[in-house]
Amino acid sequence: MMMHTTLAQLRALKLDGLAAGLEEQLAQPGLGAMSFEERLALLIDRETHHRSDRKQARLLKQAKLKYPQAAIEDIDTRPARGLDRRVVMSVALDDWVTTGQSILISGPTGAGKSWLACALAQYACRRGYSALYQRVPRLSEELRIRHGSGIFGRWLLQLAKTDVLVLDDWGMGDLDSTTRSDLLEIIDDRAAHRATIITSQLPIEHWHAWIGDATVADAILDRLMQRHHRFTLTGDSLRQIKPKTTEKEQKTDPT
Ligand SMILES: Nc1ncnc2c1ncn2[C@@H]1O[C@H](COP(=O)(O)OP(=O)(O)OP(=O)(O)O)[C@@H](O)[C@H]1O
Repeated sequence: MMMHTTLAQLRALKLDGLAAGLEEQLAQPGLGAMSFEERLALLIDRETHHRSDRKQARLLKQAKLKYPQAAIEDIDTRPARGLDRRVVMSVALDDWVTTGQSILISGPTGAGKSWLACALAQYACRRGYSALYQRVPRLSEELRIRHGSGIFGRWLLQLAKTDVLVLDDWGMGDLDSTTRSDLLEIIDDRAAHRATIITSQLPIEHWHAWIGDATVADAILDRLMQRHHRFTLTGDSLRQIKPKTTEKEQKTDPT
């Protein structure tokens, strides 16, 4: 009965990890062999992990990644893709987030640019950083709505605090002058202290022309290039590649 009250109190205090750990300890027959300090250390450890898992889940949900399941551990580095696993891993494990670096990913359609961007952002979330995925072709519409409803400033502030911003499909369609200057605001707020990942079918050498206004283009690209990593993906679209058949499927396939 006493434990029942204690468990309810722990849950009311939102110490769910500790409560679950305590329940597990009570169900273990060998409990008496452990000292009070050992049991307490295990309970605190359980609560710490529970909080970190909850934080990760919240960060991932808020990131709204196109491919939330993309994980750097699963990156396909077949030679035709132009990706070196060691380089990807060294970037992912490096301090690119805290030092506000840019990761610029280019390559043809279906090469896996968005997937790679999401995998890097997902890993950042797993390390406790916040992220947000945004498709650039949708940006002008979203900016128009935010300007219209008077929340643009607040949104900009929120964006500036986000550790990793993924700008997907950069270089598609035309940029109007409002979006162009808003993009400069967004990138200027991040320069040198918040990380940005950009994916584009357009080779980086063409970005200046796509932005259109030479002064704004210089300003945006100068900020993005300050400290950056480039990945140039190659090969056929992964959308056309059939999933590998399993050994069992091959054996049972009558053709
Ligand atoms: N490493 C990977 N492992 C598993 N699937 C992948 C991987 N990379 C890409 N894919 C799959 O390949 C397809 C295309 O990937 P993605 O959307 O990232 O391409 P893209 O280069 O961004 O294309 P586009 O330029 O047309 O937007 C998706 O279905 C994605 O799930």
